[in-house]
Amino acid sequence: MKPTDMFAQVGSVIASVMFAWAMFKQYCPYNLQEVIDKYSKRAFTFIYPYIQISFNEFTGDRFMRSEAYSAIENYLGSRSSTQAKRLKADVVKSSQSIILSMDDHEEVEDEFQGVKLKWAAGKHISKTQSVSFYPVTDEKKYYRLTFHRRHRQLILGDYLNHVLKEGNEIKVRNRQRKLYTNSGSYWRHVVFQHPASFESLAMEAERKQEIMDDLLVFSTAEEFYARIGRAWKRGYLLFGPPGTGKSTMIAAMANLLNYDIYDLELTAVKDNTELRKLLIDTTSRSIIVIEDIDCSLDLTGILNFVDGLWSACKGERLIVFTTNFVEKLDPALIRKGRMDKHIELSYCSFEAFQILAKNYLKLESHHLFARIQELLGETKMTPAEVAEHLMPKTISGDPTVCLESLIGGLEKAKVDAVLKAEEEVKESARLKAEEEAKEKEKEKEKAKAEEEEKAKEKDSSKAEENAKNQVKENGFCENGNAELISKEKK
Ligand SMILES: Nc1ncnc2c1ncn2[C@@H]1O[C@H](COP(=O)(O)OP(=O)(O)OP(=O)(O)O)[C@@H](O)[C@H]1O
Ligand SMILES: [Mg+2]
Repeated sequence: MKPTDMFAQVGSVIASVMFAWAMFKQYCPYNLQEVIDKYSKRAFTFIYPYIQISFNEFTGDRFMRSEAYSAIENYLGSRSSTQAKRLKADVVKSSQSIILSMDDHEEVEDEFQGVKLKWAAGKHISKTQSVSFYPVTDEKKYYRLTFHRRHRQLILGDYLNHVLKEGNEIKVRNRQRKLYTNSGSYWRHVVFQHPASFESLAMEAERKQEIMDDLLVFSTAEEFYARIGRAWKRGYLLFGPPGTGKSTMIAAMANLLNYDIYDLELTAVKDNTELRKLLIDTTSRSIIVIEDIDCSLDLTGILNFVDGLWSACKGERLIVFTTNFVEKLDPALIRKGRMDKHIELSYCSFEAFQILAKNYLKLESHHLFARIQELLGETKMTPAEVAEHLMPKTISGDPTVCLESLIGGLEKAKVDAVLKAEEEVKESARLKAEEEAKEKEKEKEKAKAEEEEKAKEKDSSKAEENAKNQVKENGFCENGNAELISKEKK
């Protein structure tokens, strides 16, 4: 048979089948059609061993985007970019990164515990044309998962949970983070884009690692906290002199965990009700920051507020307090359970300086490092001051100029410290001398007063004596007069 004849025959068979199908649809009773449909589907599933699940983009009447759909979209993102031939791109994080997803009618494969499954993207074109207040889209997108029916248990249980969890985590990683500040009883936010990281934080490596581990363990310990019946919260107290990196560390914490920051200005909060409202409005995966607690409120006020804070916000939260004067705080306030981890940020050590030199000058070593190490051992300088010396000083960016500037600064700080110490000694000697002089003066005055008292006493006893004598003399006179009068009467 010639190929042209064969095509003609196939064509006529198809046309006949289609005609028969159209006639069947037209004239066969609806009930019979349903029965045939049902049994044909059963027969199909009997010979077709795969199960399909569709996840539609929109659910419900109000065009709510399905959370499962967007989680799957995120989950499939990386797989799509390596497997699919046609991809869709979207821009997130203020135009800084591109997120890829597979285009319609593309398929990607996935594997879970040795089981292979297939995801396909598709869309239904809706034929209904309704007039609605809400904008109507005719396209209804979906993802379809196909897997062998013998894996039903595994896929419907563990696998789908895994997809949703990972998808949501990717979503959180890709989201634009926010920095909130309170104004009245509302939060206002701006995009949070702080470049601080633990890597660039000038601090001893061991302590840094300990803090990072603590944070990471906390952020993944949901089950643990649920099991021991504790709210999933952790309080940190960062203390140290100004410019030692407390605020920088908070930004590094937020970047490490991908959390939002709520910067709570307590002095702007009117009352407890307002505070509670603000706290309830914070979202999970966030850090609530209260800076300079020593100057915000009186301590009993803070104590009540901290306990309220713990109970008012639910979900995963870090609460970070900062202060320049830890010794001013009531020990009851900073006890574990309220502020679980205390972190001291202090003056710049040589190890911290090396990190700054690496960040600012791209220097691992330099002949001036030895002198700097010596000076840092002898004097105190905050990382903020050290960093200021390491800022570019010349267009050529010569690091020696910066290091010399730092050495100059450290030497000056050392001299200043000596002068200050001398000044302090002098001042305290002066104060002591003043105190002693005052004491002497007081003693003198006291002695004088005592003398005066004595003199007064003496005078008064003398006066008393005189008075007595007088009385005696007068008494004699009066008696004499009485005698004279009685003599005259006689
Ligand atoms: N440990 C550090 N590592 C890296 N940079 C630091 C460090 N400490 C301070 N700096 C630099 O100094 C600047 C000021 O630091 P930061 O604002 O974090 O200090 P602070 O401890 O919060 O001070 P304050 O008590 O005044 O609020 C930062 O912008 C940062 O560049
Ligand atoms: Mg600060």
